[in-house]
Amino acid sequence: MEIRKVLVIGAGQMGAGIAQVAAQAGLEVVLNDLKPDFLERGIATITKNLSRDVEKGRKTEEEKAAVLSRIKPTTNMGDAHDAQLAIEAATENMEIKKNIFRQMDEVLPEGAILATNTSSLPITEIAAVTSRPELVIGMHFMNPVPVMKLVEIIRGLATTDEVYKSIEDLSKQMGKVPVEVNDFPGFVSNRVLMPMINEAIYCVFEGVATPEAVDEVMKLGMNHPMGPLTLADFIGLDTCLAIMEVLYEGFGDSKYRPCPLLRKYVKAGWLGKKTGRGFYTYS
Ligand SMILES: CC(=O)CC(=O)SCCNC(=O)CCNC(=O)[C@H](O)C(C)(C)COP(=O)(O)OP(=O)(O)OC[C@H]1O[C@@H](n2cnc3c(N)ncnc32)[C@H](O)[C@@H]1OP(=O)(O)O
Ligand SMILES: NC(=O)C1=CN([C@@H]2O[C@H](COP(=O)(O)OP(=O)(O)OC[C@H]3O[C@@H](n4cnc5c(N)ncnc54)[C@H](OP(=O)(O)O)[C@@H]3O)[C@@H](O)[C@H]2O)C=CC1
Repeated sequence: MEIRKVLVIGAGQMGAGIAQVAAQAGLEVVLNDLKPDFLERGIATITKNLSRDVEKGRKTEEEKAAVLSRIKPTTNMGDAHDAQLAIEAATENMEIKKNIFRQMDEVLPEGAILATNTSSLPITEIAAVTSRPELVIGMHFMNPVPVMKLVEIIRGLATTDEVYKSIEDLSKQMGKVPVEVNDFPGFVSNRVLMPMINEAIYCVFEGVATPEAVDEVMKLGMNHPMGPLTLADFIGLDTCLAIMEVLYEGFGDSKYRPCPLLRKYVKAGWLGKKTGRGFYTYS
């Protein structure tokens, strides 16, 4: 099946990025969020990224306008009634995702693929709330989406080979490198990354070092492009905590217990860059 029109749910940092790369790949995009101001924020981010591409000579003004014209922001999911694919990128919470998948299952036509950009939640459990689990798949982009090459693709128990192949081909069409992994908590990316970030938070919590010192060690000592606490702020501390909870519950192993300082920051509303404060402050 040729994918020409895609519904993207959630216009946050991931949804906006996914909408941008899908439109750049020539797809018609319906971008859905709960409130018009979230949609406006998402479109503003995409416009800023495209303007940077024009300034750097990577795109013309006409190409920028063409990409933007392919993205339709809407609070009405029904606008995607004729889409061949949906990619859900809402908050990392199982109940929210299940509700969205129930709705998408009603709105999208028979045969349409339902993908989730979840960082850690079981694809099989999400698929089970739909009438088409064989058409449900994990399509996990990395942040920032326009820059990062990887898409981790995760099959649910019932996902067909044909659906896998469609998503693999589409990832390549979007300029990404797909890697297949199995459906286990956190997949590969966050099973490896998030315990490192959690451990970095423990270093601050236990007074081993300041956030700045922890980040310098990992940047200068291990050649990481960002220190783990800067990266945690960039991902969003709510998302980091949600992923640690999934690992902790999913494996039942105490090595995945979320650091109390991470919980405290999330309770305080210090969610990182997106709220202006996390381990660092942002203007
Ligand atoms: C949680 C999950 O489930 C999975 C995840 O996504 S985990 C997070 C994975 N991501 C990472 O680990 C990112 C680690 N950080 C990096 O790779 C780099 O710091 C970075 C690419 C974000 C920025 O790179 P940098 O060299 O430090 O800064 P900078 O020179 O400003 O940016 C490099 C390029 O990326 C672009 N860029 C940076 N941030 C961007 C953003 N948020 N959106 C779009 N483009 C961005 C810049 O425009 C720049 O491109 P050009 O110079 O070609 O125009
Ligand atoms: N941050 C990251 O680095 C990465 C995140 N992910 C995953 O991507 C997903 C989104 O994360 P991210 O973009 O960072 O999160 P954000 O908080 O930036 O964005 C989530 C967006 O989804 C909206 N939303 C929540 N519920 C619904 C709903 N029912 N219908 C439509 N929109 C809804 C939110 O609105 P509101 O603000 O009202 O809640 C918000 O605008 C998560 O599953 C996350 O785990 C994957 C890879 C990397």
